[in-house]
Amino acid sequence: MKAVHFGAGNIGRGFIGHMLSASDYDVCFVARNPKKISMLQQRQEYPITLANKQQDTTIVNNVTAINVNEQRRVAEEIASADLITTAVGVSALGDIAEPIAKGIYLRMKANNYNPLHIIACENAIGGSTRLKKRIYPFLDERTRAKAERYISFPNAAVDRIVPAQNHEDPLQVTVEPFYEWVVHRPALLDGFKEIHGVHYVDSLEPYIERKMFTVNTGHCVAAYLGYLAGFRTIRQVMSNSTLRAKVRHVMEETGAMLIRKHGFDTEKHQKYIDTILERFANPNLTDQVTRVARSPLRKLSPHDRLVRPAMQASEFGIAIPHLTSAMAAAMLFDDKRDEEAMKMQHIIRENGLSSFIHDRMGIPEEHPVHQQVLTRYEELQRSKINAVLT
Ligand SMILES: NC(=O)C1=CN([C@@H]2O[C@H](COP(=O)(O)OP(=O)(O)OC[C@H]3O[C@@H](n4cnc5c(N)ncnc54)[C@H](O)[C@@H]3O)[C@@H](O)[C@H]2O)C=CC1
Ligand SMILES: O=P(O)(O)OC[C@H]1O[C@](O)(CO)[C@@H](O)[C@@H]1O
Repeated sequence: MKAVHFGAGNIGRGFIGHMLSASDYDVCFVARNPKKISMLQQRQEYPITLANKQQDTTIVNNVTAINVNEQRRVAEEIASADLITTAVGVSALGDIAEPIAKGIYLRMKANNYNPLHIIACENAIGGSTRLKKRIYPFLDERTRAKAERYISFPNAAVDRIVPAQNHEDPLQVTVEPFYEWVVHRPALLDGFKEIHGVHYVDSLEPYIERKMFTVNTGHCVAAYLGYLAGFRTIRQVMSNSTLRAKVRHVMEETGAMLIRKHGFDTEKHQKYIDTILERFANPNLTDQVTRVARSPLRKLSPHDRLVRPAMQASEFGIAIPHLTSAMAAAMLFDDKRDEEAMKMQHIIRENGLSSFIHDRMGIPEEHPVHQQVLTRYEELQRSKINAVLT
């Protein structure tokens, strides 16, 4: 069976490529970095190291790569693939839509009616559905009708912390031992080759919301608070008891919403939070605050890890003082190397806070969360480090 994976980055190599190869898929990465592409073509394998005490290392094999700009080759790979996965970043899904559409066209022209599954492995709710919406405009009506029958886009949740890499071997990737990949089972077509270790579920929403609004919310909160307090790594943030408690409080606020909405067992959810705090604090993993905080406009958008749980909690009447503080901290993220951070600061300067909260975060002025975020922003801005560390 053949899998085509877009994005040979941290999650691509450190999680998805590994899982697919271990399930006997031949994996072809569609990538951008010429050096990595040529190394993958030559070696057809790479090492993956677990961030545990022993630094256990295994070899991922049966892999190769092609350049995303080689349009004909990419289309040919898609035309004969059984599975397409992506880990390019949700904002880049639009960039890979046309190459995928060209492959689908070629596939249908060649009368290949074997089932094809396309799974976006991004930090987003409904990532595969979003990708489908980007691909379809590039298909003619006939190909689209065939795609509706033979191609499915199961949504998924992926969870594994894979920081930026710093190895002599550019292909080597260090990953945390924990992983969870959940796929929406009803979207699977007959003939799908199961991926070992994936959890197939009938209803994805509780899983993706639990993951996004606990792991991703907590992680970015650690990053935004840590940034204001002057820390460099997530491990340093988690070693500070005040900040660790603040991260926990935010996860407890989103947790109260998740328990209410999805009926999770309170005790089990508390344990889930504890496990995640331990994962963030992993002494064998070095993860930069700026990586986890990256792209604040996306992270503050209406359906992402901060605003969406805040609005849902508010609907249930759950108080969210820590979450609104964290949202304010995110709005103060001003790392010069982060394009979105710079754009956000420009928008706030030009249009003002209130309009940013309304236009970019989708929180109407009359909504109580709007005022809470404003107030917390002003407090934090007055005394950045003091307000964060007390
Ligand atoms: N790193 C992590 O811990 C986790 C990341 N994710 C998600 O996985 C996705 C990827 O994240 P990372 O691997 O951390 O980022 P990354 O930056 O390491 O990898 C992204 C890769 O996609 C490639 N890419 C971008 N546009 C492309 C295009 N048009 N064609 C081909 N390749 C393209 C980049 O060159 C890069 O190698 C994101 O959506 C992220 O939210 C999800 C869970 C955990
Ligand atoms: O990839 P994003 O959405 O920018 O989030 C930053 C990082 O924090 C995490 O969400 C938490 O593990 C990772 O999945 C991710 O790489």
